[in-house]
Amino acid sequence: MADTSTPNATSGTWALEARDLGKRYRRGWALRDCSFRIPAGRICGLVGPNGAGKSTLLGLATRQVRPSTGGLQVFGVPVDDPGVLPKIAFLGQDKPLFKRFTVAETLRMGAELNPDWDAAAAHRIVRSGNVPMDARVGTLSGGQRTRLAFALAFGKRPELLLLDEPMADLDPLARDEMSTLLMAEAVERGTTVVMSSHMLTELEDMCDYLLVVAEGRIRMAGDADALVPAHSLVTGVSHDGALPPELDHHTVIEVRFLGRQFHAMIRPKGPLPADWEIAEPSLEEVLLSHLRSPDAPSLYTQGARVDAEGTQAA
Ligand SMILES: Nc1ncnc2c1ncn2[C@@H]1O[C@H](COP(=O)(O)OP(=O)(O)OP(=O)(O)O)[C@@H](O)[C@H]1O
Repeated sequence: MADTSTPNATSGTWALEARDLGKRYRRGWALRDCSFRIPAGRICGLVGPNGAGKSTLLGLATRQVRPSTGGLQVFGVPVDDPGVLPKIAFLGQDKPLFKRFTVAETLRMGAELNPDWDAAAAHRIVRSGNVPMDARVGTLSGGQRTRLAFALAFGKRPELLLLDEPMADLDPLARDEMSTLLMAEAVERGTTVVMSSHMLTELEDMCDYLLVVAEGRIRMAGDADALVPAHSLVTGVSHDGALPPELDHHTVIEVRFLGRQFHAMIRPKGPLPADWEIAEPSLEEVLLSHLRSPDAPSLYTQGARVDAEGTQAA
């Protein structure tokens, strides 16, 4: 299992650390009792069904949303400290760009607003997509606008880049291009990325850390390399349509019946019966079964947990 108990050596701290974080709207809790850590330098996938609380969490990390309970630290500093803002960049689904500006004017604006502006990186991102510098933003395609928004975000040289389904409007080719670009830029600079997405294969390809949210609570947090092997897919014979009592010894995430057989996603707590078929699931299979079972017990890898009680460690 990868060691997630110590943060990235270069930064010496956690990129994000939430303690009892909660947000309550008039209709109820959007996010509740969230305690977790994301180490610096990782690419973290934020996963959950519609309405799970992902955008709320990103809103709290970008100070667009004020917490009702608890708090959040960014690189060891409370999120409302003025020193935090220059360290983070946010990119959501709607890219707030000035339509009348040209691409060149947009990049110039980025340079003027950000003291540490990396003009070379911003221009590289735009040029690699053949986006014309003299084109007005309003005339760009969705993919070109997304590329320009990425250039603005990376040009800021953030230590933490927060992305809320930023590639949702892109065709598969453009998605692939943007995710390659994102990974290359993030790896080169050691940028921590937290990215919400509904595209599980994309998350599997890009992310080495995961935060799974359902019904406003953290369901899984930690190193993908540790979370996935904590699960097994087991198949066995069900007698009279009942679950075998041996399943009670393990944490069952999801069970499905097919004819006389049962298929279960479990977290084994000990040896499994010899007559069960056992397979290691993919990340996508683990995520899908958690998305279908929002009440499954939560699971944290060692370093991802912050004073969380009543949870299991991978
Ligand atoms: N400004 C708001 N006022 C009231 N309720 C809100 C507000 N923003 C979000 N909510 C509610 O909080 C809950 C979580 O919403 P949120 O947008 O964080 O979910 P999400 O996981 O990002 O969903 P999706 O995948 O659909 O984007 C939902 O029930 C939503 O209706």
